[in-house]
Amino acid sequence: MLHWGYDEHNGPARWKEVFPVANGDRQSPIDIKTEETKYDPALPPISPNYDPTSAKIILNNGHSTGVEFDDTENKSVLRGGPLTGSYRLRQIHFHWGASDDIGSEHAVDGKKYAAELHVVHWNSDKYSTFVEAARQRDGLAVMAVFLKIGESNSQLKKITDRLDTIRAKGKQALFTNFDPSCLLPHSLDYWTYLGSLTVPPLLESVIWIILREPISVSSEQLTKFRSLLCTAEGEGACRMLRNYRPPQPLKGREVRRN
Ligand SMILES: C[C@@H](CNC(=O)c1ccc(S(N)(=O)=O)cc1)Cn1ccc2ccccc21
Ligand SMILES: [Zn+2]
Repeated sequence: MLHWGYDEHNGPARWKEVFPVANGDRQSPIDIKTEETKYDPALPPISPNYDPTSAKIILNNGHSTGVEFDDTENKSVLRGGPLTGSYRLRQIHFHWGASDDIGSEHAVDGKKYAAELHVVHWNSDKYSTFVEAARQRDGLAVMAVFLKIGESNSQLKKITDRLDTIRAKGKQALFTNFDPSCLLPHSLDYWTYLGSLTVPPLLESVIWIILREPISVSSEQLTKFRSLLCTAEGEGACRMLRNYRPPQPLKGREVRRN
């Protein structure tokens, strides 16, 4: 396999050939069977505190698109929920599918949403860099938000309106004065479980916090994601039609809810 992706020849079914942890005991995403989740009264609310001046750039990395934040100091952090201490905001990105009926990575009772937002943080209390934290069992915290087909999302528009300026892989543009809290639903109720990155190197270092209430996205906005290219300028254009990994075995893990 030349380089991992989401096509037949380099997609999720073949990642294990290069990243054997793909068959590990705490892989993500998962299908959340709501009847089997365990209510935990000791789980406090999650508490995101983001400074809009942390936002730096919007980019296309060839596998997804998202916004990168300045994580050189504790300006934007996530606390509470299942987390011990504060986790520093690093980046947000999206996963979607070739059609509106699929696209999310996590599923709820077998149901997939049209897309999924990931808000990525790292444990800056215990570790000094993201890359160091990414190798630790409690190193990362990713908050996931489901995107449901419906009304156009005016907050998401700040991102989808910029996608035509970063169509090719490797393109980026200035993107500041943005607080990702504007993409969160009204309710911060969540499920939480221990898992992994959903893309190679599939490191098993993520505390997942999945918000139960989806936000809306319009079909037109999703079409803009699918018009991104997974190839650089000058290379044969290949469109980023899908970038989701299917649900992985739970292997005895518990999914708690607040
Ligand atoms: C983490 C990788 C970079 N990947 C990510 O930052 C990342 C973040 C979130 C998700 S998701 N979809 O689960 O929210 C996926 C990927 C760097 N890197 C590459 C090799 C490598 C080795 C050790 C440490 C870091 C390393
Ligand atoms: Zn992701």
